Amino acid sequence: SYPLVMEECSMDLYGPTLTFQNLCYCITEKQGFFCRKGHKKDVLKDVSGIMKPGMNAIMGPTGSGKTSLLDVIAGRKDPQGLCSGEVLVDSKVVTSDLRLSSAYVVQDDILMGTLTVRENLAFSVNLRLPPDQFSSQDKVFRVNNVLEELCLQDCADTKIGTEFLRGISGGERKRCSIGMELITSPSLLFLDEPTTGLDANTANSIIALLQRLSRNGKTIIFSIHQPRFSIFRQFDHLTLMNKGEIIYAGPANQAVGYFEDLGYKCEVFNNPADFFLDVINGEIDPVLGLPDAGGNSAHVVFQSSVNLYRQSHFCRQLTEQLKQMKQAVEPSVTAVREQSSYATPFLYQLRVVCGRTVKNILRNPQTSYAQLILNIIFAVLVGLIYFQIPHTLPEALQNRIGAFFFLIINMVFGNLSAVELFINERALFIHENSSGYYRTSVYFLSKVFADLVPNRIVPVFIFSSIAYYMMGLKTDVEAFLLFALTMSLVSLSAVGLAFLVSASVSSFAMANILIALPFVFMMVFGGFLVNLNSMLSWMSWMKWASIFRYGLEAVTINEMRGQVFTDNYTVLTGEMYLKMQGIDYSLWGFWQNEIALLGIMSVCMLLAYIQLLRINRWK
Ligand SMILES: Nc1ncnc2c1ncn2[C@@H]1O[C@H](COP(=O)(O)OP(=O)(O)OP(=O)(O)O)[C@@H](O)[C@H]1O
Repeated sequence: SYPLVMEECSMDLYGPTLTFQNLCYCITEKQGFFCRKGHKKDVLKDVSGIMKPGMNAIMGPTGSGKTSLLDVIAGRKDPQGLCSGEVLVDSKVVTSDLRLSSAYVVQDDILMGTLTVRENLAFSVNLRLPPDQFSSQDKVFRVNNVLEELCLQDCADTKIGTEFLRGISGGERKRCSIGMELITSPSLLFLDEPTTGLDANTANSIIALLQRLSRNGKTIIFSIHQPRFSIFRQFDHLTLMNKGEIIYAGPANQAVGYFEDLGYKCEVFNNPADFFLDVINGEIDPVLGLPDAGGNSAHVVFQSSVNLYRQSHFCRQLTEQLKQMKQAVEPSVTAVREQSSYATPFLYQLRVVCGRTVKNILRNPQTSYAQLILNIIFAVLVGLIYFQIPHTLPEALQNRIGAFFFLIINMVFGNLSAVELFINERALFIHENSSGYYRTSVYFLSKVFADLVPNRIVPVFIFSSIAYYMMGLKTDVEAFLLFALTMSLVSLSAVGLAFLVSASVSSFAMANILIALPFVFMMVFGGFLVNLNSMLSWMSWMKWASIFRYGLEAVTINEMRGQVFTDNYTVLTGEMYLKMQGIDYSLWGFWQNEIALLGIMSVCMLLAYIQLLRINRWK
């Protein structure tokens, strides 16, 4: 039978020890769209363990709860689902400081595709090490060190790659993802299925790398799916899970012996990892017969394995160790969830994140080019249709108002592309924000500034210049500047609304539906398609939220004031026309429209920021 002393090769290494006791985690599965209550599903059932410095693997069939266990102990899973149990690191309740000194490598590599491997690593090191303690040289040294350690020198200056741009290979991506976390030298590293989707050799080299790191005193905890033997033999500690319960937790090299003592025979050439799964799935019959099982159907085997593990000396010893450790817990430390703190100050983060966003736009300039070209084509088109509008009635009025309506439609609908802003990089933002790279406000400001200047303000100004002079509107510079300002504010308010939608949903389809609806309503209540005074009173309030109405009124006042239009018999001043339309053409009458547009933009931006803060970061 197995030895009584649970000596693991990593016992004498110095590094953090993670313990978890009686973890029960359940999720509520909602049934149907309107159903508020759903049935509860136990994902983890009374799970306890100790993870020491070294290689700690969590294995089990799919759906057994490996990732859930990893997420709960790494503090990534929604704490609302935690029914009982606690996680301690070195007998202390996990706080934000501990969270900063640990790192989590997610399963699907989340990296900025337009940046090179080196730039991605530099981004991580710049944001996650305090600038007052680490000089630029230190950071460059760390990046080079990680590149060397992960054998990434050959592709260090190659871009990661996007769906349109072929970049580095899958194995290199995975190593880069690990490098993003290793760069801060965390003593506690969590990895979710680090070998999934990789070829055998790459998988082997990644596990060998992790093992090398673990020998330097790091506690490496990872979930893994059926590793081959050369990988399995590098594990120090193994946790085998099935249906949310532990069926073995102990030294990896004693696991085969444990199951053989229960009567299961592992063939000479069989891979232990395959053997465990066969045992769990009830595909191997026990040679001796299970001590307390009446048959070997999968359910009976599962129940028996759980019970047998609970009765084993591994479990008893674990309970004993946990009891001793619990007595050492500092009584003053209470389990409060702290706000995550950041390694770098706000302005420093803003500089680094803005730098990356600008680099990303410069390397992926299609959207900016398309926006600019679209605006130029549209300006020339409007200019040709309404070329040099005369001052004779009735064309003078009809063409001017028609042109303004056309321009404002273009300003509003031409900015639909802004809905992609927060949807595109949602996964990247969630990962980086919850890993403590930067504050939500920093990300929001960097995205907004980097989008507004090249994609909105510059194209609108070019658009206004071309259209204004081709249409032959008022010739003085002040009128042109006020026209350009109004166009920019109309555009920015529409962009604000698009940002709000973008921050609120995670799919383009949903965003398109949500953005089209208010735009169409605003157009109807713009004052051009329907006389607002004749509208049903209970609907008329909508005109106060119409970007079209404010924009249309502002450009009309700006153009009509001081103009004289004539036909053979009549003379009509711009002011008379404005009065007939019920438009207040005083100075305040003009500026109140600009202020309203500014207000719509600010409120939408603020709500977009609040929506970003509300995004669920839990797994
Ligand atoms: N947030 C959640 N919402 C719904 N179900 C969940 C959630 N988290 C976990 N589960 C359920 O808990 C069970 C365990 O999931 P988990 O992802 O931990 O399994 P796993 O062992 O990692 O599986 P795999 O190897 O396939 O990734 C699954 O049945 C899963 O559907």
